[in-house]
Amino acid sequence: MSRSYPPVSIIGAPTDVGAGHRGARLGPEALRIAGIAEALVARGVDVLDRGNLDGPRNPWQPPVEGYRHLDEVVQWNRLVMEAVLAELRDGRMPIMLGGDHCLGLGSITAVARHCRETGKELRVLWLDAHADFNTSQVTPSGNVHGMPVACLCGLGPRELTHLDGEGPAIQPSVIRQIGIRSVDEGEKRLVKQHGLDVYDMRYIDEVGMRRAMEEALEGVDENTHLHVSFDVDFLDPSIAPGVGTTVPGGPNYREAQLVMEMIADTGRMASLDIVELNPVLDSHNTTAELAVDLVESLFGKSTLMRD
Ligand SMILES: NC(=[NH2+])NCCC[C@H](N)C(=O)O
Ligand SMILES: [Mn+2]
Repeated sequence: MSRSYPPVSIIGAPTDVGAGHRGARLGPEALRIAGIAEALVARGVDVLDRGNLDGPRNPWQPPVEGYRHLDEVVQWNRLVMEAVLAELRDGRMPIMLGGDHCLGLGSITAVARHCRETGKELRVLWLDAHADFNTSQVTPSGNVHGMPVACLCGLGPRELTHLDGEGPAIQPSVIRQIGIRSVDEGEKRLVKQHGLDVYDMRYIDEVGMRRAMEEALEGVDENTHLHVSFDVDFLDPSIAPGVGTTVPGGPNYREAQLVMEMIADTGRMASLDIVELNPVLDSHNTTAELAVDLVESLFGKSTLMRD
């Protein structure tokens, strides 16, 4: 089955200011070297690589009042927000290559705004080992890559919760988190309080990935803008070692491929972030290559014979 896709713009955001390890700043290049653009072109997608955004360097400082590098995080997210919004307004599908997951804030703030402007219903699929719902009060690390979901929902410093000057980008009800298996103590309380829809690994073990994904995608229709936030640490570390915060017990290759195929089947993916790839911790770029392979599935490469 072949489907036509909107033109894609690749945006590199080479930073690790939100992470606890340095190296995610190299993610965009590693994904390019793994052939992300060529893979999309081979699937019939029209691709423009916009190059990399140019933000502040990583000062590598300890947390201040519960946040590491807050100013730099704000600056990078502004750049990402503007770049992503420009592509969406131009009728293109942005693929943001991180960079650490703090950048999901800028990207999804732009996507949410675009949905408000165009009357689309937003659904965010957050593929991750972590809930990324920490605040400065409960974070064990001060790393802002553990906070973007909370900030998007209005919990956090004003510079981040009002990144576009308008107020919190989304309600928790637009998010579905898949693959979750590491949530900090205080973070767990917040996740429950705010009613996030979490498909954790225990649930996936019990009902299977297929049913979990059917539930996560329920209600997606012609008017839905589906945003995929793909944190590479979603994957089991045995197949994806090149990330800063590995957690064992994640989806295997086939489960991950099924996730991507089921997203592709909806035909509604309209923006994508690939974050947390850390080439310094990878082995011969295999994690980047795996990520590219899964992106092919997101763009309709199917293992289904019966179509
Ligand atoms: N996007 C990520 N890799 N997040 C990891 C967060 C780890 C931990 N929960 C923290 O807040 O420090
Ligand atoms: Mn994450």
